[in-house]
Amino acid sequence: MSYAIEVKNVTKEFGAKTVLNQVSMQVKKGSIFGFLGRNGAGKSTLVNIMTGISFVTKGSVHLLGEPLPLSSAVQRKIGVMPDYSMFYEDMTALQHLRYFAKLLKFEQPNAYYMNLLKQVGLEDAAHVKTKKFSFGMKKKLGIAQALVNAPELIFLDEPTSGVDADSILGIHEIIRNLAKKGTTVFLTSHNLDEVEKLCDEVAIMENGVVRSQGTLEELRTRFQPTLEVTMKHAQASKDSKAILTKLIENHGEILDSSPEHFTFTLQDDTMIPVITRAFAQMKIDVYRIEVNEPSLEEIFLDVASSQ
Ligand SMILES: Nc1ncnc2c1ncn2[C@@H]1O[C@H](COP(=O)(O)OP(=O)(O)OP(=O)(O)O)[C@@H](O)[C@H]1O
Repeated sequence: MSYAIEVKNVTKEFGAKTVLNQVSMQVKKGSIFGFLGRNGAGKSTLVNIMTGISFVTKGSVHLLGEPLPLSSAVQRKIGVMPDYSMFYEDMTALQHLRYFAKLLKFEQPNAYYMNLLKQVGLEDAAHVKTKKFSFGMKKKLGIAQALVNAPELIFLDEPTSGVDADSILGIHEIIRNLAKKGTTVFLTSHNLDEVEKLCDEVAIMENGVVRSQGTLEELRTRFQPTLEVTMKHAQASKDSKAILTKLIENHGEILDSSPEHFTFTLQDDTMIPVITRAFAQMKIDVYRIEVNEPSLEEIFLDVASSQ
């Protein structure tokens, strides 16, 4: 497996304070990776190490196969969304992109930058000085800046916070398209819905430690060992509850019921066909079976509180 990011046993100390404690993490090439954690968990500290702003106390980091500190050749294959306060106020959006492309030795014709501005929905502001930009516009310009060198790996820090709903959809589209083209996206976000929609894998950090890493499916099985099933059916007879209770004995329990539905837990899905067959024998039509999956928010709260 080739990884875009490999963090091995990274510890970061500020004086006597350990902010990252033996952090290990792997990000697959071409994936959208969500990095989560409460305020102060240590996310920025790790991102700052990966983007060359800070250094590890112990451990190692490889980006695109190369150990830190990166050669300038590999550095040029990486895009970082800047802190929005870093813009040159008297430059227009277009001048800004052209300037950064020049710094990265990736100069292109104007049409290239205009296309980037179009992608982030800033084509009408190409000739406007950034001091006139709203917060949301600065975020979009930050994304365009991170993309200016057509990077293989891009770090996006809260790309949609403070951005209007329409633009959020546009930014999500950009992120998906990047991954489709093979770019690895490392996304730090507090918006768990966004991460759930976009990311292939997530890591949850708490107090300087990675508590959990995996696909959403893996996290769901890890944090919800039992399934919660809701079954909607035709009017049930009085005995059906007793029959269901008997069927799921040793497999789960009934949480809720009405004449037209049962909600119950199961250890796994092997009992579901047994239950639907039993209902068919009782001549009760089953209309719908839903296995209720925990949201990323529930998983996150579960992980964060299980210290
Ligand atoms: N230069 C520093 N010196 C001392 N402590 C620091 C320094 N930088 C960060 N910290 C501490 O490290 C911890 C982690 O901070 P960090 O900014 O990495 O968290 P975060 O997860 O990015 O939080 P947020 O979501 O608020 O951005 C905090 O307790 C912070 O006070």
